Parts: sequence; C-alpha cells; structure tokens
Amino acid sequence: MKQAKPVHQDPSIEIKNLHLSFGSVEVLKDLNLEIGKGEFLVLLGSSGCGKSTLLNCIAGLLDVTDGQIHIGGRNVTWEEPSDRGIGMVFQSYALYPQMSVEGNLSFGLRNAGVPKAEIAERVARAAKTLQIEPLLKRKPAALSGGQRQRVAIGRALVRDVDVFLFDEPLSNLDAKLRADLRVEIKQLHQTLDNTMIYVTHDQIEAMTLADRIAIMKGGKILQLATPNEIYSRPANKYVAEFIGSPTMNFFSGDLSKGSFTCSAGDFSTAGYEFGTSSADNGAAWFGIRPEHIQCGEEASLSPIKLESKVQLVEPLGSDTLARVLVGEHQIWVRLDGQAELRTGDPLTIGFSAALANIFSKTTEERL
Ligand SMILES: Nc1ncnc2c1ncn2[C@@H]1O[C@H](COP(=O)(O)OP(=O)(O)OP(=O)(O)O)[C@@H](O)[C@H]1O
Repeated sequence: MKQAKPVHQDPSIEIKNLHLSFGSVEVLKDLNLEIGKGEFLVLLGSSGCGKSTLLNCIAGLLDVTDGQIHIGGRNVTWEEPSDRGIGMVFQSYALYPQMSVEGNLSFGLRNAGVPKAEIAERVARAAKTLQIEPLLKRKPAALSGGQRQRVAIGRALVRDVDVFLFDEPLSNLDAKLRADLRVEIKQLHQTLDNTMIYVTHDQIEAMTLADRIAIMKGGKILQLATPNEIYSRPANKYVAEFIGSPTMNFFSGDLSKGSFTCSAGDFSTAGYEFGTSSADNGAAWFGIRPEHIQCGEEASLSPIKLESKVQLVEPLGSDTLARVLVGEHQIWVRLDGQAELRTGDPLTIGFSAALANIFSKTTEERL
C-alpha cells in the first residue's frame, strides 16, 4: 500500500492490527490507520468493503476480533461507546419521534447528569451553529429530511467531543440538499476543528470534504492519501477506476524498457518515470483521464496523437463528454460545452505521457 504522510503529526485515533470477523467471514483484515488531530478522514469504497464495520469498531458498537483502537492516546478497545469521547451521526437520523428538537438535542446530556444551565447553553450553541434555532420546539415529523439530519448532527455536537463519526449522513437526501449540507459539514469542520471520520460511497463527497481519503476494498485499505494524490497518482487500477467520472481511460498493451506499445501505436513515454525496474516490463495498462486528452486542432501539438471516430456525445452544458473509438479502444474525452460534435465524426485526439499512469496487468499496481 502506498501511503501519504499523515497531515497532522499528533494522532487523534490509532488503529493497530485490527481484525473483525462475523463468524467465519473475515471483514476487516489486519487494518492499520492513524488519524491526525483535527483531520477530516473519509472512508470510501464500494458497498460491502467494510467501511461501516470499521466505523462501528471505532465507535465501540462492534467488538473487535483482534487488534487495538486508541483515541486521544487512550486504549479504548474494550470501552463502552459512551466513554470513548465520540459523537456519531447515522444515515437514518435515529431521532426520538415523540420528543421536540430541543428534547432530542438535550436527551443524552440529561441522562449523563449535565447541569441544566450547561445543557441550555450547549443546545443553544449547537442550534445556532446549525441554524436550527427556529425549529427547537418542533417534533421530527414536522421537519424536512435535511432539517432532521441537521438535528442529528446537532445531537453529536452538543456532546462536546473531540471526534465525530459520520456514517453516510447525506445518502437519504436529494441531490440539491446533499450538496448544501455537504458544504455545511465542511464549514462545521473548519469552525470546530474536531477530528472527523466520514463514511461514504460518494466520490464527490470524499473529494470535497477529505483532508485524506482511505480507499477500501475487501476489508483492506488500498490507498490512504490526499484527494489530489489519489486522483493524480492512484496506487493501483482499482483506485484509478473508482475515482473520476467518466472514469480513467485505459489502453491495453506492453511496457518494455520504459516504452509503452499498444494496438493504437507506440506511445512515447521516454523521459517519464514509468517502469524503471526491468521487473516492470510486460503486459500493462496505460491510463489517461478524459480531461487530459486534447481534441481536434488542440491535439496537433500533443506528443501522442491518434485518429478516432465519435461514437456517443453527451452535452452537459458546462462541458461536453464524448466517447470515441481508437481502433479497439473506447476512450472518453471532455470537450468545451460549446463543442459541436456528431456521432460518426472523425476526431484527432492527443495527450502526453506526462499526465498518464501505467499499471501492471499482473499486479494492477501503478508502475
Ligand atoms: N452482522 C453481520 N453479520 C454478518 N456479516 C455482516 C454483518 N454486518 C456486516 N456484514 C458483512 O460485512 C461486510 C462489510 O459490511 P459493511 O456494512 O461494513 O460494508 P460497507 O462498506 O459499509 O457497505 P455499504 O456501503 O453497503 O454500507 C459485508 O460483506 C457485510 O455483508
């Protein structure tokens, strides 16, 4: 696994050699992770990869099979959830329907025996931060989905904890609300500076919110790095395909002595750091993102030029996506929103190996 350096030197959460099995099924496999104080870490991966399981282990909602979890320098592996100093926000708001918003916000504090005046102060502060002051007397049934989720976040906020855990908090909301609340969560993090761990399978949420993203597959972390690093230097083909829409284009061919050859031609890759070891020679994928491909006249200056035929055009307003055929390779390109293209048109495309990534077909690792 290729790892970026932690953004913060001071760890807030350390996960050491964590294993979790349900019966004979091993869901988390020797997982190690360090999260810095004040860091926003996103756990991203497709359904069933173990994101929620990992979050629930940190929260104390699941007993680990082996390994340790430290929060704020304390070994909390066998501590109760309420003693761990964490606040959790779930996808299903989990509000008490019979209680007002104010009752929902203060319930946990009353149970914990926090003095009345302090409860009032904490509730007022959270309501102000989340702009739900006018809703305090309402019951959850009289709130929109976005407002309910704000209350759920508020309930974590009043606990005055150092660590917030979010499990797909926006996935029940429509697209517009999702985008609005996403911005609010980001602002909240900038204001509060708590450590946040956020589970999602939405790559836009991951890219926009995270200081670092952990991409998970099959109970393991495949890459842990900043959004930029993951986007521009994915550790392997799985990560490259998972991030970016449309996905990275791949030419299937061979890498030999740093030079890539495929049925579309010989790509000049000399001078770039591909396949520096002779062990890297062999069957490989040449990956290039759609926005790194020049089209038409703009392609004339590109080091690698190819002739293609337009198969499909998707106008998006701000830009236009087109799928073109280069020999046997289907390639997505991103053009200007005003581009006038028709199915069947010939189109010259061009790119430089400087922006490419090459992956071994044997290991799928980036070379
Ligand atoms: N209580 C359980 N008993 C048995 N298997 C479970 C249990 N809970 C989860 N699993 C399995 O563990 C794996 C990981 O589940 P988990 O909920 O962590 O995935 P996820 O990445 O959060 O997925 P999603 O995005 O769909 O929520 C899945 O294969 C799931 O079927």
